[in-house]
Amino acid sequence: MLPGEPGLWLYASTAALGLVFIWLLSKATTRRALGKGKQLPVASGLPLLGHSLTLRSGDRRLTALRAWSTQYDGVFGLSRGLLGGPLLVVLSDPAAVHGLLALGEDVAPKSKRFYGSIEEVLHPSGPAPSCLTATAAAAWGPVRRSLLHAFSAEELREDFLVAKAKAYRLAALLQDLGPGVILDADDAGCRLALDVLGVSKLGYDFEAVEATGEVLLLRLLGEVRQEWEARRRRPLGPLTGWVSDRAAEGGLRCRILADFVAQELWGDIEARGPPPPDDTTLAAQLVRLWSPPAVGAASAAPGVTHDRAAAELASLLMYGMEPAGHCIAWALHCLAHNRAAQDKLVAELKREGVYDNPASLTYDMLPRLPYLDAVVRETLRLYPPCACPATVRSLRKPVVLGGTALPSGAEVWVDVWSMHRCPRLWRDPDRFNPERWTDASARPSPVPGPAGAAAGGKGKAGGKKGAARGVKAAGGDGGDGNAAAAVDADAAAAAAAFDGLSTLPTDGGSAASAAPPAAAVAAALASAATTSTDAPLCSPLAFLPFGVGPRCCLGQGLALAEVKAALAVLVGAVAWEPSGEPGDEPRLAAGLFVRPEGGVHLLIAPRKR
Ligand code: HEM
Repeated sequence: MLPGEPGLWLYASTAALGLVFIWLLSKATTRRALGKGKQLPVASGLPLLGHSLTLRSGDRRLTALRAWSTQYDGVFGLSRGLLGGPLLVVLSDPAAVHGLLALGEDVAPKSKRFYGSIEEVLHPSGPAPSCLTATAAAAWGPVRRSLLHAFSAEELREDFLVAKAKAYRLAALLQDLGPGVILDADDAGCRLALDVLGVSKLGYDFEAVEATGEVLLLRLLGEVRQEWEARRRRPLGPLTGWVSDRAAEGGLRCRILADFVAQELWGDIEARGPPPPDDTTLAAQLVRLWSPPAVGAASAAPGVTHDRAAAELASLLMYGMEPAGHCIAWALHCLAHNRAAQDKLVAELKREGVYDNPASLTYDMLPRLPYLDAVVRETLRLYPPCACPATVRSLRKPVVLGGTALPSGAEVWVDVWSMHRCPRLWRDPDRFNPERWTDASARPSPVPGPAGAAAGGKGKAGGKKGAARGVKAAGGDGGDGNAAAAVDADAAAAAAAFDGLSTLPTDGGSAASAAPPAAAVAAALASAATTSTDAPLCSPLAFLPFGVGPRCCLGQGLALAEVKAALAVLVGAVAWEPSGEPGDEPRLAAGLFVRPEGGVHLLIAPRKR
């Protein structure tokens, strides 16, 4: 150093001052962006491990989240410890949840981390997003708009008949078994849901209801779901696959399912050739997306390839089967343990002539069966199959939700389980009480929900594998605005046809259905009582089994149609009672879906007529 030159200490202190200045500036900017929200409470966890141990285990996670949710009024943070990744924010406050799901993709897209992990098990050969897992609108928008046609009111009318026919088949098998038989209602529900999805949407009868032994595809889907759950429990993720036999075995199952879907199922769909113009089933819409030149339809959605079609099929199988199957099982469980509710449902079926003349039951009759509707809602409230984590978003910007400032970079879980069982929102929240949905005086007026189901054709492929039935054109929507507008215009008609469900978020998948504004939700809820002693009997705005907003469940119309058809037929045909077996009070398993571990074992007895 030359004499007269500033010392090293001067450089160092200038640099340090600069750093302090930048830090203060960034804090000030963040605070401004966070607005006036109060500080996010973060539950205290273990040193280094945070809350990772509690979050790993299924039913313990639901219980813990519910306790924190009560403690922090439905908005709080959790740490996943050193190995865990970004700050985790959990929301069960309805206004905060509606606010989150109404945010655009530039602020709160689906979490790559969470949905990517689903993609890894469904499509192990490499990244291939699906409508469920894609995080950017360019990847899911055109596909969703096209698949919407498979859930039009006309399609649902036929799906209902398929579900009814399959439920009859099951009921006949049960009646043949005679009195005193103990049935695993979860296994039966999943078989039914797989067959309905196969026949009505893919033109492929898996014949799971009729099968006497194990159904390989059901087992495989269960194993792949288990593999996803196991990977979330393994702290070192995929690395474990190299050292653990069990992990390698799980990976193999994922590849077997992916191969079955890509070669057998998709191969069969493709081999049918171009779908007739009036075929709007899921299978036909996927063919149009994947190979438009062959069928002379609209141009392909960008990036849709053979892999993409297979990934799409795999996620539809996974999300289209299990939640609906478990819902049927939980409903039968609740009815078996609430004889008065079961009798009331039978009385409603008798009043409408369905009990004595089951053939008269149609989709258009559903609004005349309000108690059946109430039973389904109450089941979905108590046992939402997609509970938590199921709807997961990443924050790209700081936001204020439910009055609390949430930082950019956080991963946000919507905790539907805690919301559906919150004692401030539901009187006696743990009790199965379908009357809460029929007692009009107990219901606050709902904020208008998103528009209803999709536009489109009729009919579907049906019967045995590959036997396509006549259907009407939807013209594969290659993502152009006109097709999307057509869908929205027809949505209102479809919603009207589903009148009995008008306060459910009935969006069968309108391309960009708006969530009710968070402020309206907050105001509506504030007008209801908010203490556990005078909690409202029912809070429709806090009922979100299918999510809300542009990424809400695409198949909710089908799910409701099939669950209702199944319950009307199965409860009309046989009486359901507790079996007194261990599976009578099923243990909750909460992984990708909330399901009854080990099944739901119920005693059945033919009804005397
Ligand atoms: C009782 C049955 C069902 C329940 C409770 C349910 C629930 C849900 C929920 C909560 C979501 C949102 C997940 C998220 O935010 O990422 C979702 C998404 C989805 N569901 Fe369902 N679902 C059911 C049945 C079905 C059926 C039968 C199908 C199709 C045949 C289906 C297809 C889908 C698809 C494709 C998505 C992704 C939509 C998107 O992100 O754009 N679901 N479901």
